[in-house]
Amino acid sequence: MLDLQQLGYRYPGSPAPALQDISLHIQPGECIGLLGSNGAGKTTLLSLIAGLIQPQQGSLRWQGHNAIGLVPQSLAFHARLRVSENLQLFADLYRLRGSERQHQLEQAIDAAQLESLLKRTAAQLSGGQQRRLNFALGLLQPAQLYLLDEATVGVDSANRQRMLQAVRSLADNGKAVIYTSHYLPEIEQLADRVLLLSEGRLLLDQRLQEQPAQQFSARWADTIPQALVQLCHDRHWSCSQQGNQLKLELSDPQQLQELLQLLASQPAPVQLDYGPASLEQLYLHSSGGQL
Ligand SMILES: Nc1ncnc2c1ncn2[C@@H]1O[C@H](COP(=O)(O)OP(=O)(O)OP(=O)(O)O)[C@@H](O)[C@H]1O
Repeated sequence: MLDLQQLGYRYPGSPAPALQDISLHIQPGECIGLLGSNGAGKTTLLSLIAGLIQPQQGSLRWQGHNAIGLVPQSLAFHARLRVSENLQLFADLYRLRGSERQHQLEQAIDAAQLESLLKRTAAQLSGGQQRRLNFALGLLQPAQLYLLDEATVGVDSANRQRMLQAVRSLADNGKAVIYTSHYLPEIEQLADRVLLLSEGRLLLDQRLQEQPAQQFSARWADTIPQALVQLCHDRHWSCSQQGNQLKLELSDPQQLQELLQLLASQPAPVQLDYGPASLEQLYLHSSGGQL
């Protein structure tokens, strides 16, 4: 759908590039979480994709139609107009007509839960309600790719869940989504692929289902059974011990089988966890501890 090849961008007068050497391919139906600390280049990347700024290096190629729905980080609506008037204005802007117009309006109002706010002017809305209006206006546009820049900042958790559901269903209906947030659980819930930017470079591009490592962790009431420590040592598995807790990264199902076999003959742990490494662990590991 969209190919970025060695994209680079430096703001005029800025000493360092905001983005360099960014290559990626975006496919229909992908929900991509875009992570990075403040100033990492997330908004710049979305602006390049949206065509708001032009790349100075590299190329950006669309296959097919390049219709984009944008939910910008800075609120973009008319403060003096009512919520309903803003929605109608943007529907005009996107040239929506007839049943498509009706459908898009209903969906956007529902996704942002705006029914009870339609008559208020945008200026009269709270911060979180304004964020929801901003979200609805971006979703209103029929598009192949949606770019959402910190779309849920300041929104309460019930409304945020509704918004995340709406974003997820865009991807489930074959639209591509790029979603930035500093809130990792949100990305973990939503995204099937994660990009991590650091100082303008793409540090990580990972599908979440393909995370290779599984995290095994067990804690005992008194001490870690020596036989277990010995097994890790003999097999050269890298494990870490903290007090009565043992943590291991497993890359092979066979390892888990061996571990469990041994565990069955040892004192039972008081706590046992096994599962994919969390996004937070992955993020901390890739970014060298920067959140
Ligand atoms: N209009 C501008 N003029 C000059 N430099 C800019 C401009 N906008 C952004 N930058 C710089 O480009 C770099 C990337 O900024 P960008 O806004 O893309 O980061 P971000 O990852 O979106 O950050 P945040 O999480 O704070 O929103 C930063 O160093 C920033 O200072």
